[in-house]
Amino acid sequence: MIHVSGLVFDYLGHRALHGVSVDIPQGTVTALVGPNGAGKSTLMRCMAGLDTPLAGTITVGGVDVQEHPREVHTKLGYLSDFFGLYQDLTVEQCLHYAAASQGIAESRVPKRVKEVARFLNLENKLQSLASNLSRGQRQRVAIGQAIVHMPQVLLLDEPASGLDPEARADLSALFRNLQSHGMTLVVSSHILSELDEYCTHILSIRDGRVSRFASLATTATGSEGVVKALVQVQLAAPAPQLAQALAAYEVAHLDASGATPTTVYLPAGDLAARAALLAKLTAEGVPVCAFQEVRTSLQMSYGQADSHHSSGAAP
Ligand SMILES: Nc1ncnc2c1ncn2[C@@H]1O[C@H](COP(=O)(O)OP(=O)(O)OP(=O)(O)O)[C@@H](O)[C@H]1O
Repeated sequence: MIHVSGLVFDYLGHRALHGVSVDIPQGTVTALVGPNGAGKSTLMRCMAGLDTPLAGTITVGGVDVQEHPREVHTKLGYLSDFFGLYQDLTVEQCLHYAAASQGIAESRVPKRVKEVARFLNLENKLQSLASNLSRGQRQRVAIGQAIVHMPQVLLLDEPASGLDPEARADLSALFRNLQSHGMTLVVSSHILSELDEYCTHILSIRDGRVSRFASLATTATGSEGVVKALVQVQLAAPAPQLAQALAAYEVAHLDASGATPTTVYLPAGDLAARAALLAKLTAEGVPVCAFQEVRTSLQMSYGQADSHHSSGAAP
């Protein structure tokens, strides 16, 4: 969905990105991580078409960001690490303004503003001035502005900074919800445990270079090009009916005795498919005692990126 190739970006006298290349698949949530000054914000700004690289290309949904920035902006939402809201506007006016500036027809704007406010749980704040909102509410309005035109891609630079644990949890739930609607998200943060809750991929940047891009789920790409995640099913007791219950599924490992977990491939990020599988197993009387996606923790994956980095730096 986002294709970056050989991206080089220079600030005056300083090279921030040294030939970054990465392919971010549709429907994924990528944690963009790396130390301060690694180049994360610069990469996001280039993806959003706000900064012009010295060399390389970026396409979003097949459209070249530099050649057709306006077309890309219809497909993309971006939340900067230092976003601003117009303090004298109400939440409704902020969302209305964003919708209008994204070219949504005036007649459709009020409906869309209501939908976004409902989605972000801001309905009872529509008449509040932006200046009177809490940090978490302001963050939600800013995200609302970024998604008002229903983009396919959402880039969020440090969206959770300054939020309390409850607001962070709300934000995690929101990101999972956006992903379940098919959106592709790239989220930068320094808090790995928080990204771990909802990210499917890690993109680690160090000194302006990609040190790791990997899926956190144990995935495979099927013949139709669909990225699949591996789901582990643990039985509490033997289940002779298991093979029959899974007849319509792509099974990686089947053990009806329950001695080892059975593993099944499902479309990555498709929570409905996961729920349907669990419902099917339960309906067939399969005694499921644990059911989860097989994944590597972000911390572990980031550690691997670090060890690659140190081994790469060794003489
Ligand atoms: N406007 C600028 N002018 C000159 N250099 C800049 C500018 N903005 C960033 N840089 C430099 O480019 C490099 C990458 O910065 P960038 O903001 O992309 O890093 P980052 O990974 O987002 O960092 P952080 O985690 O601290 O937000 C850094 O070395 C930074 O000092």
